[in-house]
Amino acid sequence: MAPIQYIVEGGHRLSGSIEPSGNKNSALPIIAAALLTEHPVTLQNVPRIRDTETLVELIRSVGASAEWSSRNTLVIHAKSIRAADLDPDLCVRIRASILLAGPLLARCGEVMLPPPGGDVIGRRRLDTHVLALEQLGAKVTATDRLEFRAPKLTGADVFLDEPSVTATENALVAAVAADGVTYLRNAASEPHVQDLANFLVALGARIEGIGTNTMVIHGPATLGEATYAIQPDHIEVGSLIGLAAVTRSPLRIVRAGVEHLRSIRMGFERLGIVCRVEGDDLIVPSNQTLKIQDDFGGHVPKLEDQPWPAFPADLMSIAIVTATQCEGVILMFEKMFESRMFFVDKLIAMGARIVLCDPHRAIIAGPSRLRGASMISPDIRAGMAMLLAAVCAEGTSTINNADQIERGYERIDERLNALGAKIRRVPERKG
Ligand SMILES: CC(=O)N[C@H]1[C@@H](OP(=O)(O)OP(=O)(O)OC[C@H]2O[C@@H](n3ccc(=O)[nH]c3=O)[C@H](O)[C@@H]2O)O[C@H](CO)[C@@H](O)[C@@H]1O
Ligand SMILES: C=C(OP(=O)(O)O)C(=O)O
Repeated sequence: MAPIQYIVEGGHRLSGSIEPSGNKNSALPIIAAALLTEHPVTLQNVPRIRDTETLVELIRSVGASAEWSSRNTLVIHAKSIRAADLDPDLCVRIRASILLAGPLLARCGEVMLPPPGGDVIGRRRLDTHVLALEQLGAKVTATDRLEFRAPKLTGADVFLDEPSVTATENALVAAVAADGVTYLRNAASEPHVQDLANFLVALGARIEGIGTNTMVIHGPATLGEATYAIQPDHIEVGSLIGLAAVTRSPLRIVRAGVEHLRSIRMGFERLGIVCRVEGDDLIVPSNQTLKIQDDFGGHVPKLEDQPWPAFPADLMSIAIVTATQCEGVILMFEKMFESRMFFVDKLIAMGARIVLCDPHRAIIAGPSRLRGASMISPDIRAGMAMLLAAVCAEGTSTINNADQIERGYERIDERLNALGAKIRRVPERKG
């Protein structure tokens, strides 16, 4: 497949309404979890992005049928599946291939998983997955692939060594099929973890504590069929808030899922960007102060990511670009990933005033005028952050490897062009 390039003419104001796609990080575990039931599952509001398409190929390869009945509706029927060897080339394309471990183990008693891929944003450990599935009764062998075997899964009192999102999801799915009660402690509680849990409940699972750090799962559940709509992507909403702010544009983000936006709105408020809620829509007015809020006593403020419900790691790159357009100084502290901040080099070349203190911390002094540049998108969120920078910069920018952006954001060029952006995708889209 030819690499994708975005050619962006910066400096245009945007306006209008935009609806976020369904949450990528919900859709992935939910598509994988659809393998748990022998009955058909209809998933609505599925983002039609590279990651979901790849996972669909993977579930087909183990015998499930998966058909798109409309652009964003996916019908999956895993009547009978086999723990076939998964294609390493597909697995390495996405981090979410690891999410097949829980469902395949539960359904087939074994799974051989080639190494997963995903964003190259630092070391991505799998230890928590192993820890959780072992405690539910799996024997794990690690060679050039991970092999999980469990003729029988048994409920257990599991304490995760860290609130890993995908490990929580794997453990949750396995616990639904396990015999007896499982306590999942120190669990991640991100909106996508909640979405998965609600989907499992719709299938017939009994789960208490959804949205908290301790879930209690009563297994084994008798699962049926379900129709389930994926919730809006809060990370996309955050990306759109940043986009509106850096282009000083009024935007209405419709059906934004406002109940999950508190920490995100708080983070942007620290940058002097205040949004308004109207029903389930989020309004980003154009008359923002874009003034970084000092801490009491005039001290330099800090924006840091943490597990949910705090400010999400996947919005740090967006927040960094946004801060370059705000007046004042702020420390950005990315606690989770070691390589996510390296893309700031490009922003510096565009004219941003940023000191990268170490792999986890950057100081941003704004505002600065950005100039168009040629860049390569290293991961989904840095790619989207570069797109924000390009849209607000003077002149033309080229973003190479925009494939990364399209792993996570559906038809983002078209949707932003509808708001007034000037993004040309090379090659042009077909259909
Ligand atoms: C498919 C999917 O859903 N991917 C998301 C998922 O990845 P994923 O599930 O792979 O990420 P994890 O939650 O396992 O952890 C991400 C990183 O953060 C570190 N860590 C985690 C918890 C903690 O309390 N302290 C800490 O330092 C881990 O060691 C790891 O290096 O969650 C990440 C963290 O929200 C997101 O960036 C990814 O978009
Ligand atoms: C890091 C991300 O994705 P993945 O875990 O799939 O690489 C992301 O969604 O920002």
